[in-house]
Amino acid sequence: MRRIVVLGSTGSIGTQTVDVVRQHLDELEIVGLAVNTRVADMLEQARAHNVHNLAVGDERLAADAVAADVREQAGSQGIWGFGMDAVVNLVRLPEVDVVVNALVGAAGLRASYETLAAGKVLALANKESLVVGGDLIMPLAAQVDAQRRQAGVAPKMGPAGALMPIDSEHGAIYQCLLGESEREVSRLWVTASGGPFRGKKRADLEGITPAQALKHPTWNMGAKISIDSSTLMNKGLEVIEAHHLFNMPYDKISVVVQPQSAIHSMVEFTDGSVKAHLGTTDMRIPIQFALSYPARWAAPVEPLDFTKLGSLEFAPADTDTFRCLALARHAGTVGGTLPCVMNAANEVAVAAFLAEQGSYLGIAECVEAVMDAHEREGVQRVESLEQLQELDAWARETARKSVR
Ligand SMILES: NC(=O)C1=CN([C@@H]2O[C@H](COP(=O)(O)OP(=O)(O)OC[C@H]3O[C@@H](n4cnc5c(N)ncnc54)[C@H](OP(=O)(O)O)[C@@H]3O)[C@@H](O)[C@H]2O)C=CC1
Ligand SMILES: CC(=O)[C@@H](O)[C@H](O)COP(=O)(O)O
Ligand SMILES: [Mn+2]
Repeated sequence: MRRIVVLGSTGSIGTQTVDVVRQHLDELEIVGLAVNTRVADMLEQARAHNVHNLAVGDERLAADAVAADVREQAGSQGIWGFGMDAVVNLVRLPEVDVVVNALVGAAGLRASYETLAAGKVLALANKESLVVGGDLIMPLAAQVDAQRRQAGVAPKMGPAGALMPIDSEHGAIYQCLLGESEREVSRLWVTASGGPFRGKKRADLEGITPAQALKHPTWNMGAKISIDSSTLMNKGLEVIEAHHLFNMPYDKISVVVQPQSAIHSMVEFTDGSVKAHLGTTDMRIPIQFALSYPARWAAPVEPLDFTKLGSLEFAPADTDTFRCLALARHAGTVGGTLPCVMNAANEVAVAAFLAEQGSYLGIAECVEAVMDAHEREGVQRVESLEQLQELDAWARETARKSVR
């Protein structure tokens, strides 16, 4: 039985995680839930799964009537609270084995860090944790891997499993690498759907509305990642995520557009062989693998039917039109604190666009302006969470001015 905490349990990844648990109650037990504002939905999950450890990110709700309901559900067995400290307290509970981090944005970094610092397994959907703080997270993951090996809880073969990627591309690469030698890997191929505006040019993207940008062609996801997919920033974040997770230099990480999203990513080896991971476009498959590793459990959704798939297409990414991918690759290559600043600016510009206070093309412009300003002031080596939090705040303030 693996006892898990689900951070962001009401979101797209969170609800699918809860569904995976529902299908595998003999293997998984939820022992903690955290959300930002959708407290009623979280309480429904808590009652259904008998969960007593609860956290609500939005501190303002502590003064709301829902606080009494949270306290009542926690009862005398559980802990409960409001704000990020309360979220982080869940990951430190002694009974927790695995933390599913399905928070959105850089707000998820501290929880990822504290999960590994507490020696727990991190099942990571929150890619921003690695984009912003990969330099801090990966050494911690290596420590937990070593602890797991020493304690005899790591699988006999393959990675020790302290940090399990949920992001579909990285889950795919993780599986392609199983049983392989690191030095025989020559390239990672990260696949991209191309988003709703694949094939469009810059002039076609003037006046794009949030409703248009939210219409992802192949995946059903939360608002922020859907906008990132449409600008190809999501792919840029994923290139940086792959660099950290698989210790791969940027010149050996390529992006290829695969509009059907049937191939979740590929690994090329020194002998010219390529392994691809395919599957239904449903996140419950990678979520489940992150929780079942090294075992495989019964499929949580219908497997891919190749007789209905039709053709598989491939194309290069258009980084002239979709500047965010080029900006992210630049941020990753420069490294240090530049990805943190890029990510914060992107979060502000995407939120402004979704609130109809900023334009679609303004997203890349804002990100570039804030990155330029940081490069002029001097990119720093990543040293601490506090340093990243300070720079994140600076980048958000600079981005807000740029959006205005
Ligand atoms: N959706 C997908 O298919 C994929 C998502 N990812 C990544 O997974 C992460 C989650 O994405 P997604 O599920 O789409 O996002 P959603 O917006 O759907 O869900 C976000 C969840 O996080 C909660 N949350 C947000 N901020 C806080 C906070 N400060 N404290 C506590 N809870 C908080 C939200 O609570 P509330 O409901 O109360 O607002 C919600 O439960 C992102 O990093 C994304 O890039 C990666 C691959 C695929
Ligand atoms: C499901 C998943 O992992 C998303 O990150 C997905 O990759 C988004 O699609 P894009 O390929 O359009 O970015
Ligand atoms: Mn992805």
